[in-house]
Amino acid sequence: MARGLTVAEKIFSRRCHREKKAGDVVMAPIDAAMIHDITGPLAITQFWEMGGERVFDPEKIILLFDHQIPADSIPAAKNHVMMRAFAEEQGIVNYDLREGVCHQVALEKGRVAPGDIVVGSDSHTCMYGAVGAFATGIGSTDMGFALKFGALYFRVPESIRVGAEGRFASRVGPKDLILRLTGDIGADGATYCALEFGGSAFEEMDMPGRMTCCNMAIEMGGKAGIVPPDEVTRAYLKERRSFDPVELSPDSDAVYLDQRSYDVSDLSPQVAVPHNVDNVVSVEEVAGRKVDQVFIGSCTNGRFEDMQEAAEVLGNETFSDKVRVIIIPASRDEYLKTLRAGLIERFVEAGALVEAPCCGPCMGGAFGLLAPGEVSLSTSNRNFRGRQGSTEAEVYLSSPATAAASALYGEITDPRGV
Ligand SMILES: CC(C)[C@H](C(=O)O)[C@@H](O)C(=O)O
Ligand code: SF4
Repeated sequence: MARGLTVAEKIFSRRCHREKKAGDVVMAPIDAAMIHDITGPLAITQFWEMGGERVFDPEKIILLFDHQIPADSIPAAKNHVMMRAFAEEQGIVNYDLREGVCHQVALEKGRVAPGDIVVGSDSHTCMYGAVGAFATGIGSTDMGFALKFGALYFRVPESIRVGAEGRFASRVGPKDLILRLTGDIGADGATYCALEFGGSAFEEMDMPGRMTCCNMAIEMGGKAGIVPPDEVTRAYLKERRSFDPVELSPDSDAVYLDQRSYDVSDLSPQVAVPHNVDNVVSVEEVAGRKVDQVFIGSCTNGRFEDMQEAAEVLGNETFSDKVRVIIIPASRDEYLKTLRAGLIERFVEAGALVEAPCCGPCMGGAFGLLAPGEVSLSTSNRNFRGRQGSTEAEVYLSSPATAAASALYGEITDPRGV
């Protein structure tokens, strides 16, 4: 029986030149493939093992350094050397050593357009759904194949529609919504589904907020998170690249696996408590918990708008001297905006360690590790045991507003009262 299409189905139908529906297995062309300093070397090795030689299109490959930059070990430094040699030999132009967290850089440099199919050897590649692309993380073997052939097998996913209406209260925002959704759907509740976001709260949401929401689709097992492109998308991309004005709104008779709706006006600040990202409570339930470290940054919440939100909560105060406050704008552009707005000076004056763009303590891969028994509050996206250092440490996740308020008092704090 004929029925309408979801956004994900529309993207696959468009790129495969015939109608595709959930469950269809397709060999789809890849519009961009992103690799970084941790998984890139594995993907490149796979590429060589498959007979390698030339990548399918050097302009469609994005190669970035973020997890361990500057190198924090000799193996990391060797990975960088290998990646640089590969970029030079293959003529990869979208390659930069200094720009920052891969997902932020891929979007701000205009590497992704609405309706694209994009893969990355990193699970948070789903963030590019913020510009209306179907973007997903893949393993290094698949990436080796994608680098060589510029195409990959996909099973077109079922979609879950997430509608949000209303206006966020002051100091509540997209991170609180996506944490709430993760708590409700569960860490595996959207496995292999596309999370399709819509409704007036998403229409009014700025691009940074859409990025935060799409970024966390994988935390529910999602294959992708997508906001259909609209005026906000076009305004964001206008200064970055040319693109087709594709119409990707879902059909009114599209079929979904599940539909959920939220009124964000009643939403309170949300916190994911150790050790699972779907262990989400309203901030009042954990207020007062002492924290040793606060991290404001990452691909989830390291943009200028996040820095502004943190600075607003900070005002002219000083961070608690009981807390290591680490602030890392996600990219060089975001750093410069933060710098020019005078916020870096304010953060440093208030006692924060402000670092150059990179993943930082998010994954516990470089610096900012926690000792056994320490507690961290982080604006990133994962709080699994051992994520930021010791397996006996605890990681809580929140918005930048909650993180800044907590850094002020040295304990988890409701930002609405600050
Ligand atoms: C290192 C990389 C494979 C990993 C990911 O895929 O997400 C990392 O970025 C993370 O956030 O855990
Ligand atoms: S900032 Fe964190 S979540 Fe994002 S890519 Fe880096 S390690 Fe992964």
